[in-house]
Amino acid sequence: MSVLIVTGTDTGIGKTVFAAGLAGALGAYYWKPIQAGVDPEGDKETVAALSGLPAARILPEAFRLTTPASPHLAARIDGVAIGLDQLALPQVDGPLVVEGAGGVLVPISETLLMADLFAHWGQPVILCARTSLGTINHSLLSIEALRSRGVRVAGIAFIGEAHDENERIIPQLAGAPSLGRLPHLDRLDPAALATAFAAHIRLPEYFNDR
Ligand SMILES: Nc1ncnc2c1ncn2[C@@H]1O[C@H](COP(=O)(O)OP(=O)(O)OP(=O)(O)O)[C@@H](O)[C@H]1O
Ligand SMILES: C[C@H](N)[C@H](N)CCCCCC(=O)O
Ligand SMILES: [Mg+2]
Repeated sequence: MSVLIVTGTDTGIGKTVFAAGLAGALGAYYWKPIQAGVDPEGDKETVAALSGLPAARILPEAFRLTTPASPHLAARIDGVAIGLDQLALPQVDGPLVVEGAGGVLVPISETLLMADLFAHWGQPVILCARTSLGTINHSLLSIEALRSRGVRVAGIAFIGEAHDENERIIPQLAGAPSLGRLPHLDRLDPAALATAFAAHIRLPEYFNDR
């Protein structure tokens, strides 16, 4: 089974939209292990609506927490304890796209961060990064934090308006490939996302073979 983890430099950066495009393009399964905040919907409902994938490809969360907050806090509010034991990767008969919650150093408990979970799984990560001012620092910090835990950065996916210099310097300094840039889409539906994803995102060959 092949797994790609989608993370980001921050919450609200566009991970879910990118993951929907990626899972749709690969015909993959999608899993959001820890959902914090479900009003008006969780990320798996968004992916179900945007990816064009059949419902069976959208897996249930391991934790579906009510509060839109850091997972460690949302879990405490709901009276549950998040641990690695409950976060085994689902076994599926195809590629699996996994979306993190927030950025890479977001806590899921008093002692575990999202990046620790990625390291535990031992699977490659795609970092979603905005293109606008401030992204160089956030992107390089995120990549450093991932690598310091032994997590492989398979690529950087930019999201937003074109910024040639940021899109050049971040992959160069990080020594990680750019997968391209998903522009802001005025209309978000499965056809528009699939078209934009195919036009703007370059998936390395090995992604398709995975
Ligand atoms: N390429 C895009 N075009 C248009 N809107 C977008 C795009 N990417 C993200 N958005 C919008 O930006 C908002 C945040 O995006 P998204 O939910 O994908 O972020 P996220 O990184 O998954 O956040 P979270 O940390 O909550 O999982 C959403 O309203 C989404 O529809
Ligand atoms: C609520 C939000 N949409 C995500 N589900 C969780 C984001 C956690 C961010 C924590 C932080 O970095 O301060
Ligand atoms: Mg999301």
